[in-house]
Formats: sequence, structure tokens, C-alpha cells
Amino acid sequence: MSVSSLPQAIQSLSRKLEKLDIHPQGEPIIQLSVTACVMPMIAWIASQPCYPRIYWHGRDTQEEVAALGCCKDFIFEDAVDDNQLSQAYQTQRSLSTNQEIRYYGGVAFDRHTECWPEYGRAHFILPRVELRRSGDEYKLLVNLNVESGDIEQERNLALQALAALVPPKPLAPPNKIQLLSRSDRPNKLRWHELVNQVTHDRFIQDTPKVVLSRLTQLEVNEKVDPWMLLASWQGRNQNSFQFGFQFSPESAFISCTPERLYRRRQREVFTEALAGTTTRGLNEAEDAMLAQQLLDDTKNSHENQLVREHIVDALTPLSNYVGADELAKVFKLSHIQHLHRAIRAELKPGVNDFQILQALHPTPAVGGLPKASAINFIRQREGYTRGWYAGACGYFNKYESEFAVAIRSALIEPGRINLFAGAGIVSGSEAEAEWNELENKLKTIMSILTEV
Ligand SMILES: C=C(O[C@@H]1C=C(C(=O)O)C=C[C@H]1O)C(=O)O
Ligand SMILES: [Mg+2]
Repeated sequence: MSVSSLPQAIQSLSRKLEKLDIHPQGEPIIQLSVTACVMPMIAWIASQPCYPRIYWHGRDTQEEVAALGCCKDFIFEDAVDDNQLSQAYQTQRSLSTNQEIRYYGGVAFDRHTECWPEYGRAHFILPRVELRRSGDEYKLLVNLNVESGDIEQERNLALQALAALVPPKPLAPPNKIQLLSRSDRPNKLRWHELVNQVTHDRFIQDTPKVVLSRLTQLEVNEKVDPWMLLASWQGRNQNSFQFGFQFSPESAFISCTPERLYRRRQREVFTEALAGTTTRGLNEAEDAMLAQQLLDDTKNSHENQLVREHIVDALTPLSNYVGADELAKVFKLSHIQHLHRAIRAELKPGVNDFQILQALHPTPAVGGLPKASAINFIRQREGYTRGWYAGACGYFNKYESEFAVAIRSALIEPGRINLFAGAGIVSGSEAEAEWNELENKLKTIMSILTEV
């Protein structure tokens, strides 16, 4: 098949759309696609005039998506009980048999507390237009939703969305920001109090792990382009997921996270325990020494083992088989390294994505153990709303799905950059060292923002 330029691809997709014979009794969700050409995806999405804008780059996959506009969405802004979410999910799944239809979105860290308004506690979108890359192949797609029966209106909306697409403008590297002020919530004093509360004998006996986190707000007096930032971040941590959600010009949530919640292909599930942290060395020998110390360290091993054990236990009732690495490996990022154990499961027939999400999220890598008691502590004491930070972001469709854990993330607002970092507090945690771990987790994004 010949590879056409983007304007040609848009034209041929529009022609397909005009000719499409839509049957009122047919499936309500329809997708059309054509091959397209090489495209810098983040620059492309940043140049488009419409919202939502969604970017997704999987980890260990040759896959990248830039998605635009909304063909259909479901958002839960207020309390969402697990049954509602499950029902909405099942309804979406039944609307099409097309393997390529995907809903992109996220679930907040804590879907039982107040969340960021536009993002909601759970929010999934079937985009109007998608540009997808798989290896060297690019495809332009358009989605239609004819549930209401107004086929011509839907066709027109899709044609208009394609006509509104513009060529990408190149992304300039981000300007180094002029930092007006920085504030941390909890601040250092409060952090010490919280870590001491969690590591207190009586508390930790019943609650062996709480992942405490901090919101760092940077006030700036210039406009920060979230997509430029994401593109730079991507360059520094290639072995991470990179994604962004922007529902309006005022706010964007971006992440460059190393952590997979799960990837499913048919009934096969890949997940992992990623927890336990140290810094990178200044040279190879020092780096190897730090990695070995991390592998040998009791506190860090305990942080990781609790996650591994919990994930195995949570997946066992849903699976025919669950296997997990006994020995941890080291996962290296540009400024830090983590302990990592791979976990694989084969689901029982009929188990759906929502059941996996419900069983896993939030894992003790970002919540704690036992889940309820750790989340309760976070809800009552942390002192800010996590929103989508440490939430589950990704996509699902019938045959495969992938969700990342939205850590190493930032919420970009006018005049303000909100950064998030957390650390697993277990027996043996020291407040000062854990505070430094938070600082280390912000190093990559801070270096992009402030170093010349
Ligand atoms: C919570 C975060 O990271 C988590 C905590 C880690 C730790 O304490 O060692 C390591 C990776 C993640 O499981 C974060 O980066 O915000
Ligand atoms: Mg840690």
C-alpha cells in the first residue's frame, strides 16, 4: 500500500466517509481508517485547534497515538460506585465488534474523594480522530457514533473534524522557566510528622506500608507548553510510558512514568512490582555499586516484596495462572533506579478489564497495605487532592488494553506547574531520606524546567 501525505490521507478518509453506507440496524460505533505518513506525533497534537487532545506512548511497545476530539465519552465527576463503572464499561464493549475501537482515559487515584473537575474520578473517551503509529506504519482513523440514529449529522461532524486538521508546527525546546516561588504540601516539617506516624510501632503493625506523597507547586509568570515539556521528558526516559491528557486550553496532565499497571492481550496479563529507589551513579562503577546496594537493602526489598505479594494475591481469584519473579532486577531511569519484579497472569475466561482495574488499582506501589487503611490515612492526612496523580491512565478495547500508573506526572495550569512525588513508607523508613527520595523523583522534570 502506498504511503500518502497527511493531506492526502485526510482527503481519502473523507471520501470513504462520504461513501460510507451506514445501516440503522448495524453496529452503532463505526471506525474508518487509511494509511498515513511519518508524523511527529506530539508536535502534531500540540498544533491542532480542538480538544480533548490525548497522547499515548506505551512502554516496550512500538506504539504511539495522538487522539483528538470526542466521538463519545463517559465521565464520572461525582461519586462513582464500582457497579456503575462496571456497567458503563460493559455497555461500551457491547457497541462494536471492531477490534481497533479504543477508549482512552483515566481513573483517579482515589475515586471515592473529590477530584480535579475536568478530569473526573473516571473519564474515558472514544476520540473523533486518531493518528496511530505501530512501528513504521502510520494510520489515520475516524470514529462515528450513530447510537442516536442521526447518521447524517454524525457523518458531518466527522467530516468537519477531518477538515479542521492542520499541519504540525515544530516544537521549540522549552524555555527555562523563571521560578517565582515554590511550595510543598505537605511541607518538610509536616512530612517528618507523617512519616513518624506511619513508622510508629503500633501503626505499622497493622499497616505495613503507606505511600505518602507531596504536591510541589511552582509559580511561573510565563506560559508553559505542556506538549513541549512532554516531548523533552520523553527524550530523557525512553523506557517509560509517556502520555498527556488535555481537555481544555487551561489545563493539561502529562506523565513520563516507568510503571505499568497492566497490559492485557486477550487473556494474558503482564504487570509488575516497581518499588524501591536509589539514585544513579556518576560513573559506571558507582552506578553498579548503587544498584547492588539497592538489591541488597532490606527496606527497599520490603517495599517491593509487599507490592509483589499483593498483586499476586489480587490476581489469583481472577486467574488460572499467576507467576512472579522471585528475584528483583534493577530498572534504570535517567536520575534514579528502582527494584522491579515482573508478574504474568492468565485470566479465567470472561474476566474483564474493569475487574482487573478494580483488583489492582491502586497497588501498594502508590497506595499501601492493607489498601483500605493506607488510603484512609492518605485521605485524612496528606493534605491535598491527588486527582489523577498515581491514578490509572491508558486505554482499553475488547482484545487488548494497557494502563500505566500516573506517577512522575505534572498538572500544567496557567502560571502554575503542579508536580507530584511519593515514596513508600515502611518499617525502617527515615523521614529525611524519604524526603530526599521525593526530590530525586523530581530531578528529571526539574532539570528540563530549570537547567540551562
Ligand atoms: C509514588 C511514586 O513512586 C512509587 C514509589 C517508589 C518508592 O518509594 O521507592 C518507587 C516507585 C513507585 O512505586 C512516585 O514516583 O510518585
Ligand atoms: Mg522508596
